[in-house]
Amino acid sequence: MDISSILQGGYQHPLSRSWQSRRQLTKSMLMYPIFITDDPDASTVIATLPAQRRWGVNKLAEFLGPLVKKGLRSVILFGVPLKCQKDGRGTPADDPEGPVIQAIKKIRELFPDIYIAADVCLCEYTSHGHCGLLHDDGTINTEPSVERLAQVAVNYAKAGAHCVAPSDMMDGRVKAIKRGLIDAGLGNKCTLMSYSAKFASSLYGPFRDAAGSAPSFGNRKCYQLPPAGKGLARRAIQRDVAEGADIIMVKPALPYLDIIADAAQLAPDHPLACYQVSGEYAMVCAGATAGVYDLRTMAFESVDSMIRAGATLILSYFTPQFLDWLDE
Ligand SMILES: NCc1[nH]cc(CCC(=O)O)c1CC(=O)O
Ligand SMILES: [Zn+2]
Ligand SMILES: [Zn+2]
Repeated sequence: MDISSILQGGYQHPLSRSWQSRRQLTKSMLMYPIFITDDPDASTVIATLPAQRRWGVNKLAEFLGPLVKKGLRSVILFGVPLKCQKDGRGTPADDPEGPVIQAIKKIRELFPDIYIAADVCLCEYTSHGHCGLLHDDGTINTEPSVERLAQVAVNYAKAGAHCVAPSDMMDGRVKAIKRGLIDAGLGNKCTLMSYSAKFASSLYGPFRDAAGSAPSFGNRKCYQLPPAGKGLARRAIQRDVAEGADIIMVKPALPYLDIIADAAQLAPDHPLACYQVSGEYAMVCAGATAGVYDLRTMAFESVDSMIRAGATLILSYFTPQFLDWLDE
């Protein structure tokens, strides 16, 4: 055998195998998406999202306490209002008594070291279930949408969110939110993480169940990106960098690894997040249940691919399990 043929000498041992990865998953790279509802005592199973629940603010201590002990560093909050009156402009989104603002305050008080991101969108709070405000003909009315989203983001930041993360996909919202934060004196206190390349994916189904945020008519194809739209995704990433995003996100993750790699090249000086979304999580779980693979091995394989593509921050429903697995 020729000298130049031999690779296997370099990865015979588990430790030498680990040296073959440029970067590995660590606990601080994980951000855990959690659902907060407006029944303060809720702990409700979500049928399509294995092992995840909708939590009420009174349950946050018992839910998050054990995870914080295991090394949880950050969460991203999604509000699920079940009791309130939804309307055309998503008024409940920043209700001071609503689930998101209450949860921000509660988590800051209970766990002062936890980094709190708040998802910013209107679909969970609008009567029509779309992510922005609409014209009479049902199309997106961009200007007032962006204004309203900025207002919501600023109110989350005022309540104590360390990060606001717009997932609505309205044009111009990053700039408007950044301006709003600066004008509120919070420009240097709150991170803006933009869902920059968010695709109109089939993989959001369990989330929409969990959050009750499916649109009541139509779909989101006029604001979320077309799955084959690589060029649009690249433009969206560059646009959001120019508009002042502090963190760029790609969503979903596993079917969009090329976009993660593009983002790493287009925004090399920004943290790069990817969201292993509800449908990806459910798929990985379902495959394991069907005996296709071992859950833990597949979960690591999926996030290793995201890290290899360039992600530095991973939003994942597997976070509680990774906290255990990383200790083993
Ligand atoms: N703006 C809503 C929103 N924010 C995060 C997700 C998806 C997250 C997931 O599937 O885990 C969605 C779904 C959607 O756009 O319909
Ligand atoms: Zn939305
Ligand atoms: Zn959202």
